[in-house]
Amino acid sequence: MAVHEELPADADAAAILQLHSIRESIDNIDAALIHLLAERFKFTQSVGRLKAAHGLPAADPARELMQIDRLRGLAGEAHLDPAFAEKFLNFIIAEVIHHHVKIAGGEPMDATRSAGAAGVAPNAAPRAAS
Ligand SMILES: O=C(O)C(=O)C[C@]1(C(=O)O)C=C[C@@H](O)C=C1
Repeated sequence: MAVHEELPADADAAAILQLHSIRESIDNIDAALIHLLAERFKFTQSVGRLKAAHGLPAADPARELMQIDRLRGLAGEAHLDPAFAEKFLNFIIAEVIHHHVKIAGGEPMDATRSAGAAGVAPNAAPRAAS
């Protein structure tokens, strides 16, 4: 799919060069995020198989609360909005729980549950922090 940039023809050449250079770093970071997520999902698939084999529940809300607390702290230190970090983690965990339930051969979870990741629809796009 060939998609072309939409930049004004009369844009400052130095600014465009700088934009391209910054975008290279953004692209590298996006690629790293995809690889990190792929690795995380490999591990959580193992957890899902382990849980299914031993009849353990797909979701562990206490573990989720600890992760949220930890990641909110890390986010604050890194000057990232802790609320966004929490939403992002909940979005990922909701997808993981969805996988766990599928591995265990169960029905999809009730996405209307309000607490933690179980209340996040796994296939909905996360909203950016405002
Ligand atoms: O640690 C677990 O028990 C997992 O299943 C992994 C994980 C996660 O993605 O971090 C997912 C679901 C649980 O509710 C808690 C954590």
